[in-house]
Amino acid sequence: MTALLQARELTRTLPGDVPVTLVERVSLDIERGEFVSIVGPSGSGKSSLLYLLGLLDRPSSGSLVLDGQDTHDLDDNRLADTRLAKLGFVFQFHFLLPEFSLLDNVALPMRRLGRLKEPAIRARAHALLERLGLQGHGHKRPHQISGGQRQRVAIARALANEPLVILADEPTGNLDSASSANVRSILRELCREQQTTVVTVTHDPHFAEAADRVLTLVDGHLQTDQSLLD
Ligand SMILES: Nc1ncnc2c1ncn2[C@@H]1O[C@H](COP(=O)(O)OP(=O)(O)OP(=O)(O)O)[C@@H](O)[C@H]1O
Repeated sequence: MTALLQARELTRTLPGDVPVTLVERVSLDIERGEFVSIVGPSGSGKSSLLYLLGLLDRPSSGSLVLDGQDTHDLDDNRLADTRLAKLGFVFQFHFLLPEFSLLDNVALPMRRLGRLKEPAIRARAHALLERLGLQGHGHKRPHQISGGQRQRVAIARALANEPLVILADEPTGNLDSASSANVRSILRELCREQQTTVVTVTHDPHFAEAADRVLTLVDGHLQTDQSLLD
């Protein structure tokens, strides 16, 4: 079976008088339903690799195939459509829209994708908030809930269009330890129960312990690719 994400010799170099190489010749396959944790020292290129895998940045060379589609062939609009339909993102900062209700924040990606009608969108947004333990909060604004709750809304939003992959960059970087454990177990469950692939970049050692696989980056190179499954 073909892997969901296939990276071959991915390299990202920032041009300039002194070019800076962020990621160098990284090759890896990520399968459906895998929970992958990318670790490594600060500045080793973890976020840069996640941005490439999440189609938020384009490689300088190398190839990336997502769900059988060579992403090199996609222009910027189709790349954005692919991100919206197939990928979900969770960042260290929640990036919820402050003037929107939690329900509307979760509904936004569905409205943009335009596959569902409004009643179905609202019903799904309600169901996602409930699933993330936020039933009864849909009418609130982001500033009216806690940081841990905001991050759960961000996860609900990331799930809105039933993504194949959730990419999370330091998703617990701003949270206390109890909220971190909660977010970690939610992502872990999603992966187990729904076969959603989860790729996280994290300094949190608990994430690596919970992962199926740990990728270690050093100076932009994939140093180790370790499966933690039996
Ligand atoms: N736009 C940029 N211009 C110049 N250098 C950059 C730029 N973006 C990233 N870098 C550098 O590239 C390297 C990789 O950055 P990246 O953020 O991917 O690392 P990281 O492993 O995620 O770091 P951290 O753990 O600190 O978040 C770092 O040395 C960083 O300073």
